[in-house]
Formats: sequence, C-alpha cells, structure tokens
Amino acid sequence: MQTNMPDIANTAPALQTGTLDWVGMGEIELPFIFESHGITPVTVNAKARAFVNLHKEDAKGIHMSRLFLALDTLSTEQQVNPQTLAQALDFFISSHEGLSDKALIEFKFELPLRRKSLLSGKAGWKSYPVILTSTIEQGVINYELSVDVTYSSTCPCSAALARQLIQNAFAEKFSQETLSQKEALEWLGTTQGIVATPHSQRSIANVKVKLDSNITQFDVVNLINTIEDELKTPVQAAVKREDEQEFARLNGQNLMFCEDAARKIKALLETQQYSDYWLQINHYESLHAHDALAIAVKGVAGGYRA
Ligand SMILES: Nc1nc2c(ncn2[C@@H]2O[C@H](COP(=O)(O)OP(=O)(O)OP(=O)(O)O)[C@@H](O)[C@H]2O)c(=O)[nH]1
Repeated sequence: MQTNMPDIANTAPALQTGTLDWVGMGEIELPFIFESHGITPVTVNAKARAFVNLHKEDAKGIHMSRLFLALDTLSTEQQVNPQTLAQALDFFISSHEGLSDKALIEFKFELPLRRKSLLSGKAGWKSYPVILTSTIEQGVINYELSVDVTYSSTCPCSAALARQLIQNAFAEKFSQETLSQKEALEWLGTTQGIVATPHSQRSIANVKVKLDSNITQFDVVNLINTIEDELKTPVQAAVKREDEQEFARLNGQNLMFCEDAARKIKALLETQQYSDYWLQINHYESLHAHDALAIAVKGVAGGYRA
C-alpha cells in the first residue's frame, strides 16, 4: 500500500508557466474577535479573502492550506488588530518562500455598535458594514479601512418646489392684508397648509481610507462617528416621537444633493489627513428609479483589488 501522498503543489509541473498577481481563497468563513479603539473587543462573523502572489513562473501552485490555517489561528487563538494581522501576513510570505513576496488579507464583516437616540435617551444596535484590507509588499504593511454609513438625504430642489407650493396655497388662503395669527397657525398644522413635502431617500456613503502603516490599533468607530456627524442625518436605531421630530428638523436643515454629501465627506477626509481615500455617495432616489452617485478619490486607494 502506498502511504506517500502525492504533493502536486510542490512537485507537479505547471501546465503553462507565468507569474500571477494574486492566488488564494475567497468567502472563507471566519468568526474572530475584532479590536478597535473606543469599543470592547467584539466577535464578528467575517468573510475573509486571503492571497499571495505567485512570482515563481514554473511553480504549479501556492499552498492554500497554509494561508487557511494561519487565518484559523488568528480566529481561534488571537484577536484581530494591526499587530496580529501583520504577523499573519508575514507568515503568508515566510510559508511561501521562493514563491511569493506579496500577501493580502481582507475581512468583510458587520460591526454592531450601540447608538443613542436623538433626544429621548434610548439606545439600540446598528450594524455597519466594514471591509478591512491589509497587504504586505517588500516588507511594507498597508491597511485600508472601508465603512458604509447609511443616512437620509432630502432633496434641496424638491424642498424649494414644495415651499413654493406652500407659498401659493398660503396666498390663496389668506388673500386679505391682515390675517389672524390663530387662523394661520391652525392652517399651517393641516395638510392643506403644508400642501407639499420634499422627497428624501435612504442613502449610503461608502468611504475607504488608507491607514498609517504604523498604527497600533484600528479606530473604526471614530471614522463612522465623524462621517455621521458631518452628514447630520444618519439612520436611527431607537426612535420615539421626539426623536422622529428631531430627525425631521435635521433633514429639513440639512438638504443635500449627492454632490453636497460627497463634498462634505471629502473635506472631512482632507482635514483628517488620510494619505489616500476613495468615497462614493449613493442616493437611492425616491423620485427616480435610478440612483444619484458622486465619487471622490485621492491617490490610489482601492488599488488593491485582488
Ligand atoms: N494551489 C492550489 N491548491 C488548491 C486549489 N484548489 C484546491 N486546492 C487544494 O488545496 C489543498 C492544500 O494545498 P497545500 O497547502 O499545498 O496542502 P499540503 O500539501 O497538505 O500542505 P503543505 O504540506 O503545507 O504544503 C490541496 O489539497 C489542493 O488540492 C487550487 O486551485 N490551487
């Protein structure tokens, strides 16, 4: 009986020679404990992608099991932070000596955060989609952090058109020079008074930033908070009537096209001095069946698309 198992990746000839930019695995199921500044370490259910390049032209293939097991160690014995990710990337390279000199690990997961209501003092959970990509190339580590922030956008054009209809209705209703404050106040509280409302829509800001290579901890919460503070109308978790009214006020006072939202976030990222960023604003229109989009890019963020 033969006991030596064939080792194709190590011994078989390549059908065709050539280098490859990335080889690895996608959709790896990987729960792990994620560490980020400002929150207690939290277990997330990530989908991982793990890659190395293949620069040896005649090698049959990479050793996928080594990448998979390194990620499993990260999941079961460690917590995910910049140090442990750097260790895993180092291992990807050292376990592929002669084959690879670049490595990439990407985690896609939802980060649950406790969010306070606007006025009522209640709180609830809100999950934020996060993609954390780390690479190593010639010994240099790079981290990219991508978050999706969902918010409400009210159309400034629609708001102006609605105001004009309200003015017209007012002119028709109160044609006399002097009017009763009581009557006008009552009328404003009716559907005939506010005869039109502007359309607003659920919107998503996809923001990807390049982090400093020397960071000692991730800070996802700060990135999310600053984006929400800038947009002013993030979707809410716990909502009582007073919160809903405040949300209506915030929407009315922060009318925005997708360009307005994009410029706000762009200016914010510039002040935070990220060396690289990419952002896409998506307004999922309620007026149109299509979406309104605005994109701003600095440098080459998003270049690591394995
Ligand atoms: N390179 C490569 N491996 C694949 C692919 N699809 C499945 N595999 C499997 O990945 C498994 C793990 O490969 P290796 O890491 O080389 O496994 P191993 O030889 O037991 O591990 P080492 O002794 O550490 O080299 C093998 O059983 C391969 O058949 C593929 O497209 N490319």
